Amino acid sequence: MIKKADNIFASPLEQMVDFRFDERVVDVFPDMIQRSVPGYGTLISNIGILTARYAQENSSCYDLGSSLGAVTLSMRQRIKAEGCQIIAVDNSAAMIERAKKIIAADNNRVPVELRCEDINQTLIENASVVVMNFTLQFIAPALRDELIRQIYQGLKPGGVFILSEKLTFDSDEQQTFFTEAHHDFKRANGYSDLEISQKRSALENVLIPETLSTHQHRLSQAGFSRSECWFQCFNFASLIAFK
Ligand SMILES: C[S@@+](CC[C@H](N)C(=O)[O-])C[C@H]1O[C@@H](n2cnc3c(N)ncnc32)[C@H](O)[C@@H]1O
Ligand SMILES: O=C(O)C(=O)C[C@]1(C(=O)O)C=C[C@@H](O)C=C1
Repeated sequence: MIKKADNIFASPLEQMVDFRFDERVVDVFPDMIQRSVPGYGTLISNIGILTARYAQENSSCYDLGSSLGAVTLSMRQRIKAEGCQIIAVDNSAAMIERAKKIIAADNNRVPVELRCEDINQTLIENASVVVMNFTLQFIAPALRDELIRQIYQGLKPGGVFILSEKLTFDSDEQQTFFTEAHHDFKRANGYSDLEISQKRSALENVLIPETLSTHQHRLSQAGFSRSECWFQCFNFASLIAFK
């Protein structure tokens, strides 16, 4: 598949509208996420490696906020346990339509079910691995505790939850350092200052990041016995929580 370049925020926009995962974003998404999230490729491949370790026989692996299915494909490639299925969920019809074609073109024995639904409505059951790769940050903060509780309830003993998020920081010093480093990363990947600032405004009311300790506290309140931050690059991190 040809990777189209993201230039959505390249020209001055007369009116700033909230960021949405619509057709235009779908068209450029692989390029956008690769150039915007430091370590994205490393995260995707290592989520597959972690899944291989924790996927249990005859269980389900969930990819919540699956976009074009990058996590799903990585899990699918690595799962060795017999009788596993992957359930990928996204509430953007445009994402799901495109993901269907991508998954269909991938030859693999592990069945994948793609669902267009709000992950707040998804029944998590018989799960050994649940992944949210940069999706909780788009869920209304008031709904986050309940969603994480539902994930915990739906996991089998020995199951894991992998949570990747953009982070915010308590001290101004840290916040400035990580934000500037992230913007340098974007500039190095060819984004202009205008693109960086317009995308930042478009995400302002939509992507609400939290601190690492807020995430860890929520995981422990939901019942997870332990969580580890297994990856961080600048203000992007990934946690694994154990049931
Ligand atoms: C940053 S993208 C996720 C990237 C993807 N996990 C990956 O690794 O390539 C966030 C995704 O979450 C989806 N999303 C946001 N809110 C959602 C909700 N309430 N229910 C289902 N999907 C949601 C968006 O449509 C979008 O595709
Ligand atoms: O571009 C940014 O600043 C981001 O925060 C990156 C981010 C994300 O973390 O989800 C935001 C929206 C796009 O879907 C891809 C990546």
